[in-house]
Amino acid sequence: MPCRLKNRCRPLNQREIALNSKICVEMDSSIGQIALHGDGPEKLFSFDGVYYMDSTAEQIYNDIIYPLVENVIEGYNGTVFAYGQTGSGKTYSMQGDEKIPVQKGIIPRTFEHIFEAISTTENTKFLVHASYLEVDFKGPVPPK
Ligand SMILES: Nc1ncnc2c1ncn2[C@@H]1O[C@H](COP(=O)(O)OP(=O)(O)OP(=O)(O)O)[C@@H](O)[C@H]1O
Repeated sequence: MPCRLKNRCRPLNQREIALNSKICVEMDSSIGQIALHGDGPEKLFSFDGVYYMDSTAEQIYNDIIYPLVENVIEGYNGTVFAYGQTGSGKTYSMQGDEKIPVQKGIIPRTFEHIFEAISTTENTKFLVHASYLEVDFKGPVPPK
């Protein structure tokens, strides 16, 4: 199965706003590129797709996860792996914000998708297993 690497940028949080932090990334979704503006020269990073801070969980599901789940329903393997530093939005993307329907995350949308497919498919027996694992790395505590 092909592996696709996508990048999602989250909005500034309250702490970052209070610190008067500046947004230092630009995204060009037409070529899947991120430009990082720091103190030094601009750095460019390429991905199979990029999603800026105005992206919705609905858009991400339809673009990335929907075709993967369709393949799983056909019997192929599929994996969604959320990777990123602490506070970067992994849980938000996977679980979403229940209060905002358009921001309902990947996990509840996947369950709905799978069980909808099962309920409308005739003459096929499905076996569904569910487990949930969060890898939490506690690195060295930085000096004060
Ligand atoms: N796309 C987004 N839009 C709005 N808020 C977001 C978005 N992504 C993340 N957030 C907010 O940013 C904060 C950190 O996100 P989240 O908890 O998902 O990070 P995480 O990568 O799972 O962190 P950790 O590795 O520490 O568990 C949360 O308050 C979350 O609601």
